[in-house]
Amino acid sequence: MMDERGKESGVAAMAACYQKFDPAAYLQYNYTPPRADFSRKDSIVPWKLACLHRAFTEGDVRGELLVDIGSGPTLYQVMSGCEVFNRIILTDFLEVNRQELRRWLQDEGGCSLDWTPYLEHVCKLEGRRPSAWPEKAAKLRQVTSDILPIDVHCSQPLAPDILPSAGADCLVSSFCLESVSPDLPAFNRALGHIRKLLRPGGHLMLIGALGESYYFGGPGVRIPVVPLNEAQVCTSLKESDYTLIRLEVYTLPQDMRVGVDDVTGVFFAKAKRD
Ligand SMILES: Nc1ncnc2c1ncn2[C@@H]1O[C@@H](CSCCNC[C@@H]2Cc3ccc([N+](=O)[O-])cc3CN2)[C@@H](O)[C@H]1O
Repeated sequence: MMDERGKESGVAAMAACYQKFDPAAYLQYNYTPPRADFSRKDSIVPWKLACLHRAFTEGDVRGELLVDIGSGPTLYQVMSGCEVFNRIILTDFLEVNRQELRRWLQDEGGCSLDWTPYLEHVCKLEGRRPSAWPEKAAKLRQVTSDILPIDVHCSQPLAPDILPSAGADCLVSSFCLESVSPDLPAFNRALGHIRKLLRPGGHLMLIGALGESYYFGGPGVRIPVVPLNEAQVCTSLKESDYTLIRLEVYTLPQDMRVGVDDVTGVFFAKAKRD
């Protein structure tokens, strides 16, 4: 049984791993072809964008505020949500990632990745011309109000008074919780911590890795991951008092296994806080 000291040392060790995280390398590993190949139906990123588009636009998700938990240096996870919510808060544990996000949002150049193909693809999913991507970029910049520090291992992951007293109307979190937790109990505790940021009746859109035990967050930066399977994801959501609406799973084809991790699948869960 892990005692308080054991919990803290595991979390501290994870935080130490992240000190060498390299946003540019991470984006290169995971958000360029083949994993982000918009000409391939079986590429991972188009699958994730389709899951997010459906989940945000099928009519049951509404409100003012969407919070992205552990944004990392990526924006794809809020490109559908920015058409549904008037306010988005992006969050991450590392300043280097918050800086990467800020560079794109302030449109000051120097971004590590060109998000245009992503914006074009989401425009197509919305039945718009891909050439409408500048309007989508402007919308995302307009609704994103803050880029804030977060620690999902804290019982209060965000600074006090950031959120309305009832909580956010929707949370999205992509590849974060399993990659920052030293073990499954810590993963489950983190799910519980972020649940408190969500209002009753609000939705959680959770994307994560299946079967992953490590990934590279930069050259030689090997970061341990809690290996999850579908059944565990369902159990963890249930034990954290979410109601699962839908779980979708993507299995990586061989050529998507590019040596930057040992992930075997990706899950997309749409859930609700009762
Ligand atoms: N305590 C903390 N609280 C909140 N966030 C924290 C904390 N510690 C670190 N962070 C923050 O969380 C991190 C989020 S990036 C985590 C990467 N996850 C694994 C990676 C992702 C990936 C992507 C795509 C595909 N695919 O198949 O296409 C597979 C995979 C599997 N490998 C990072 O931003 C860190 O800065």
